[in-house]
Amino acid sequence: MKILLTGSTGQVGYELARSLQGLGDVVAVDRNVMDLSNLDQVRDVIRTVRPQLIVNPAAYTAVDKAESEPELAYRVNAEAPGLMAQEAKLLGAAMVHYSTDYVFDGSNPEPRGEDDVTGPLNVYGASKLAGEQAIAAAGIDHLIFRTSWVYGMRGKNFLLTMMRLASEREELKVVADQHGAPTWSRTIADTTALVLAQARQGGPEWWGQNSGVYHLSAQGQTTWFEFTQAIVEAAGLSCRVLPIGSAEYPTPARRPQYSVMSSERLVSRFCHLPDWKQALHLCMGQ
Ligand SMILES: NC(=O)C1=CN([C@@H]2O[C@H](COP(=O)(O)OP(=O)(O)OC[C@H]3O[C@@H](n4cnc5c(N)ncnc54)[C@H](OP(=O)(O)O)[C@@H]3O)[C@@H](O)[C@H]2O)C=CC1
Ligand SMILES: Cc1cn([C@H]2C[C@H](O)[C@@H](COP(=O)(O)OP(=O)(O)O[C@H]3O[C@@H](C)C(=O)[C@@H](O)[C@H]3O)O2)c(=O)[nH]c1=O
Ligand SMILES: [Mg+2]
Repeated sequence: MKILLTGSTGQVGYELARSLQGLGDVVAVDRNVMDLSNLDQVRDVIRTVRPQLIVNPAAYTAVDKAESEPELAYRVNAEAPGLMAQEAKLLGAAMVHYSTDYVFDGSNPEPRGEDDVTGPLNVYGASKLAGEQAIAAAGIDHLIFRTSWVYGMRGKNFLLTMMRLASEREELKVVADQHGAPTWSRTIADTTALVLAQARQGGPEWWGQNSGVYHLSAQGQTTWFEFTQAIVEAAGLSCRVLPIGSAEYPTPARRPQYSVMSSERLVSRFCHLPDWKQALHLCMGQ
């Protein structure tokens, strides 16, 4: 199987480049080869590569910056994935795509299911939701994995930011009123590969039965404040971590207060997902 993998320089894309190896011939492209803000280039690359599967972890992920660059965020997160899906349809290919807990408004403190009502609070979340809808509308075989609070030992993420800040400062103030599930980039990639291996085993009916949206986050829940405490402790750093309210940490983009997602659909159909703290310790080499 020929697999076109985008965003191979990103957190999830980097891990996918390894995890997908056993599944087929992976053609990994980065921004230099396929810039998602250039729709003609997206079409040309797909028509040249002619994949049987497109795996698209590339995205505009700068949540605050998106507020002042909505057009670019929508082009990369919605129009480009929509075009990929249309091209996949012409090729008879399937598509794997990633989305976010920020499609939810976070107003009630109950884990969200895949069919629960969405209501993004910021441009990033809205652009990601539009991407999901564009893929679903194309009517192709697809998997959309909504994940959350992605971290890993490389790339730009909250874990590395907090390790740096905690080593520079004596005290960190971190919001304690936003709840979610930090998810290791490797968990996302390995789970994707496992599900795709099941798809391969499942034969022609598999996609018809299993296409759709799945929540793919580590189990359990926490806050950015508690996540930071766990990071600082696991790293053996001595920085004090203090809880604050979101109002004390103003940002251009609004963020949901409670965006925990239930991964029950994925777990019951496909495979186990680790607890967020266990995965954090594994990631940090403990
Ligand atoms: N990061 C997070 O906390 C979360 C992410 N997600 C979703 O998971 C998926 C993977 O995210 P993650 O790996 O963490 O993201 P990263 O920010 O780590 O990586 C994003 C990737 O997209 C690429 N990219 C951005 N803009 C373009 C463009 N115009 N053309 C081509 N490539 C581009 C980046 O390339 P370059 O290196 O050149 O910038 C990079 O490879 C995304 O769909 C994201 O929305 C969901 C929940 C949480
Ligand atoms: C650096 C820092 C951040 N914060 C707050 C700001 C914010 O409310 C919260 C999270 O910070 P960040 O801006 O790093 O996280 P953010 O970019 O909002 O992370 C999101 O990224 C996108 C791509 C997703 O899809 C989401 O699932 C989620 O992971 O922590 C503090 O309270 N203290 C600090 O020192
Ligand atoms: Mg961010």
